[in-house]
Amino acid sequence: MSTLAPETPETPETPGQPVDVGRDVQPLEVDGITVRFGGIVALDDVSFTVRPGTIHALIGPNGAGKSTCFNAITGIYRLASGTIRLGDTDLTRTAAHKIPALGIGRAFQNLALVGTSSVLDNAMLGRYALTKGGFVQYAVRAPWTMRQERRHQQRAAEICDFLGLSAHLHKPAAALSYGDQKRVDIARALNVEPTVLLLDEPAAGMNASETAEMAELIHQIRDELGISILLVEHDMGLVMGIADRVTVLDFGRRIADDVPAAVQRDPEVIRAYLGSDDDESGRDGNHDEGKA
Ligand SMILES: Nc1ncnc2c1ncn2[C@@H]1O[C@H](COP(=O)(O)OP(=O)(O)OP(=O)(O)O)[C@@H](O)[C@H]1O
Repeated sequence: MSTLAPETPETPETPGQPVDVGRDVQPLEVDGITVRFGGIVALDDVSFTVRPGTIHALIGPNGAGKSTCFNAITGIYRLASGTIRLGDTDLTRTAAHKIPALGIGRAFQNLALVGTSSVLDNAMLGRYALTKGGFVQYAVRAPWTMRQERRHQQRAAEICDFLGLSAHLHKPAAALSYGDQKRVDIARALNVEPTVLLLDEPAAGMNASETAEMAELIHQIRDELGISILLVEHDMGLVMGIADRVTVLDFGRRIADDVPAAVQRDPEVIRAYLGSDDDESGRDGNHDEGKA
């Protein structure tokens, strides 16, 4: 894995702390959001703020509302109430297809890759939100579109290099190991040039050493690129090891929002994860989260 300069100048950083990379990284503010599916309240008046340069984990038992929250932030689901802002921009008033270009990148648990396309072409998928010019300019190969394409390809290759993928650039994505395919999906998300990166279960399906490498990569993305991270992850060892702050959901409600050590001690969080004898929800705990 090599170093990658952010697109703007970097300033000194304090490892493990929010970093200032000299560009305008704004808070992502989720403010009192409610999402309903018919009679199901998937999110009930949920609020939290991802502060610039932090790794913020969003955790909770199965069905707690984590994916719904990601889909609300990326404009896929409509809110019944509440707002989501990136700095001064109200994302809830922005069409879903315009949200990546505002600086929100998203890597998926079920990788959003085209297996037959090269690693570089998959990474380039993230850059189309930043590409100017329409079908006609590209069809006639206008010189400025060709220059733009080269510039984007160069930057996409740099991002792949940063993620340790330079040896695989021209291979079909499907030919890579699962761990490397995860990196390609993160490369696609980083090619949006986000200020906030949403990571959906990046360690799912990984063994302990792959998970440790993923933790290091998440740190590097935050520390070297100054990108804030919103992380959904069931691996509590990973979450408690790298998160600056943790928001806990249960049945669509926020039950905790604090630093990892405080969340781990919180009785309501412990109850949500372990269940209790008087739990009449019918949920049999959740309990693929114990991986540590
Ligand atoms: N498109 C949908 N239509 C109807 N109900 C939905 C839809 N998406 C989510 N839900 C419901 O909303 C609730 C929250 O689901 P969500 O997928 O957000 O939970 P989660 O915390 O991501 O769970 P997991 O950890 O299992 O992925 C659940 O009751 C789920 O069944």
